[in-house]
Formats: sequence, C-alpha cells, structure tokens
Amino acid sequence: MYVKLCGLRTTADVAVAVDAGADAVGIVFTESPRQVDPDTARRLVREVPPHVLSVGVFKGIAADEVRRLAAEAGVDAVQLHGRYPQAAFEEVSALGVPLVRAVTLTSDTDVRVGAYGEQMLLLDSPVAGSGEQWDTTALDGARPEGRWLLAGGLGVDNVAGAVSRARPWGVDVSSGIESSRGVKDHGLMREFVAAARAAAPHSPS
Ligand SMILES: O=C(O)c1ccccc1N[C@@H]1O[C@H](COP(=O)(O)O)[C@@H](O)[C@H]1O
Repeated sequence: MYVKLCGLRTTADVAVAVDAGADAVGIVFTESPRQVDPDTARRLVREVPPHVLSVGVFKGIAADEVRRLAAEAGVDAVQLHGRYPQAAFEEVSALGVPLVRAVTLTSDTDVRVGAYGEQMLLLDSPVAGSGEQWDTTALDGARPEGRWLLAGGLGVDNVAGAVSRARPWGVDVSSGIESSRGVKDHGLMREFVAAARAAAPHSPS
C-alpha cells in the first residue's frame, strides 16, 4: 500500500513522515491552512530523502506558475487538483517530474491512469483537503486500474474499511492526521501509516 501524507509544514513533520515509512509527502502551494511559502517549501524538500517522493500540491494556479514554483522548490512530483486541461499537464510535464492528476469522481471523469500523461491518478472528495469523505460506491461502475490513490476524509479509524471497499493502489491523507486544522499530529501520522499498511500490505503494480 502506497501511503502519501499531505500538508506537511515543518521539518519535524517531514522527519516523522519519513521515520513512519511514508512513500510520499505533500507540500501545499495553494491557498489552504497548510499552504507554505516558497522558501519554506524549498527547505522542506531538502529534508526529504531520495527514497521518499516530495510532491508539490497545486489547485487553481496557472500551469506556467506551477512549473516555476515546483522547479524553484525542487519537488520530485506535481499534484494538480481541479479542471486543468490536458495542455496544462503537458506544460507542467516539461519539468520532467511525475504528475498526479487529482479529480473528483463524476460520470464524466476519465479514470484511466495516464489519460492526461500523469503517472498517478488521485480520486478525492469535491473539496480537497476538507476532511470530507465521498461515496466510493460510485467506483463500482468506474474503478481505475493501476496507480491510483484514494483520498478524502481518511483517518486512522476508517482507512482499513475504505481500502477494503475501494481497493486503491495507495492512499493520501491530510485532515485525518491533524490535531487542529493545518497542524500535524505526529502520533496520528505514524498510526495512519501503520493502519494503511495493515489494511493492504501490498499494492497491485
Ligand atoms: O491539504 C490541503 O489543504 C489541500 C489543498 C488544496 C488541494 C489539495 C489539498 N490536499 C489534498 O487533499 C486530499 C486530502 O484531503 P483530506 O483533508 O484528507 O480529506 C489529499 O489529496 C491531499 O493531497
């Protein structure tokens, strides 16, 4: 099970995520209680070891600006939330880093991983980072294959159930590992990684 912990804001958050065994950490560049400025983002990225993916998270920011911010910070991957056209993915992919396409599942969502040139697909609730769950029974008619992540209202207590219902390749969490909005709880971060891995130790490739 691939586990991404998102919305990290301090070097201590990064150290705990790495020690807990997270595969990826998310750094939010977009308006959010977890947003960090470019200098902080660069500092956090420097703390992420090579075996952990540092992911810049963007929503509603123009592709050229995404590219500039991601390059400045040196993130390993870019996660785009919202209705970015395919051309935006092409523009960002010129950076040469993997892309994560983050969308809400609707009847017209293209759930093929790679349809926009992305390496991972992320299915999230309509309001990213809100801690709200969504109805994953909608996956019954449109289950992606391969590298797709489930997000939206996950936490220590519900990740096992969510994984067994949705059968994702990986999971992503932000609100569910916080003591208050924007403040990571290091104990919950560790518990979440353990709970997700216990739910499904191996991801399909
Ligand atoms: O975490 C944020 O604040 C955020 C803001 C804007 C876009 C994406 C954001 N995070 C992503 O939201 C989900 C997790 O949400 P939840 O809080 O666990 O419900 C995940 O994809 C994060 O990468």
